[in-house]
Amino acid sequence: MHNDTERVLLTEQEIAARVRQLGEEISRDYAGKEPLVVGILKGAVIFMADLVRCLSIPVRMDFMAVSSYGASSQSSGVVRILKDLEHNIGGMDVLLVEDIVDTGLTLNYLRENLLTRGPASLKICTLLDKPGRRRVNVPVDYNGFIIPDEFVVGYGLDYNGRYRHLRDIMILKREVYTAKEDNENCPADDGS
Ligand SMILES: O=P(O)(O)OC[C@H]1O[C@H](OP(=O)(O)OP(=O)(O)O)[C@H](O)[C@@H]1O
Ligand code: HPA
Ligand SMILES: [Mg+2]
Repeated sequence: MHNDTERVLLTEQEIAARVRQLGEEISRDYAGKEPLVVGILKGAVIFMADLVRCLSIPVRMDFMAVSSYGASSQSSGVVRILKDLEHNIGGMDVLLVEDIVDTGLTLNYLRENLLTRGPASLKICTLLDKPGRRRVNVPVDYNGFIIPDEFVVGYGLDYNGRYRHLRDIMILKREVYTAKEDNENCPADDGS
């Protein structure tokens, strides 16, 4: 276990088993179709890489990059598109793949944005759902795990760009982010 983490929430093995189940369910639902699987960078990249290899249907892949957390454990509330899709999704079956739905602001923004482009269908798959901090409701079609209101890292999830490579999903020690964020919220002591 990493020093900055409190405890393991989901082991590599638990994640792999659930990703396999999700893959089977998605393959059944999309039988006869060839959906465009859209991963949301960077958090979803590891989940998406595992998920598409558990599918028994053909898919195409594309990515969008958005950011709302920056270097914080709190959403800024403003979602920015850093990279858009390369596909024109008009008439396509689109499956959005996310690592986590927390406040719901990111997925809500993406869903509304993608719906204006006229896909044949749009479904959402998230590995983690943290309902305790939801600010806007988003319909999720496939959900891996419901998790408690803790800041988690690993398996693609980061804090300030770190910990994404960890194989398990772990709860980050509060002191790792509170010390830093408390400092940043303090008024500067030089009077400026
Ligand atoms: O439901 P929400 O409160 O909006 O939070 C979920 C989003 O926040 C994280 O992304 P982040 O903006 O940190 O970018 P990243 O994927 O590059 O880490 C995470 O990967 C989700 O995309
Ligand atoms: O718990 C989290 N961990 C990492 N990134 C996140 N983005 C929203 N919630 C989280
Ligand atoms: Mg992040």
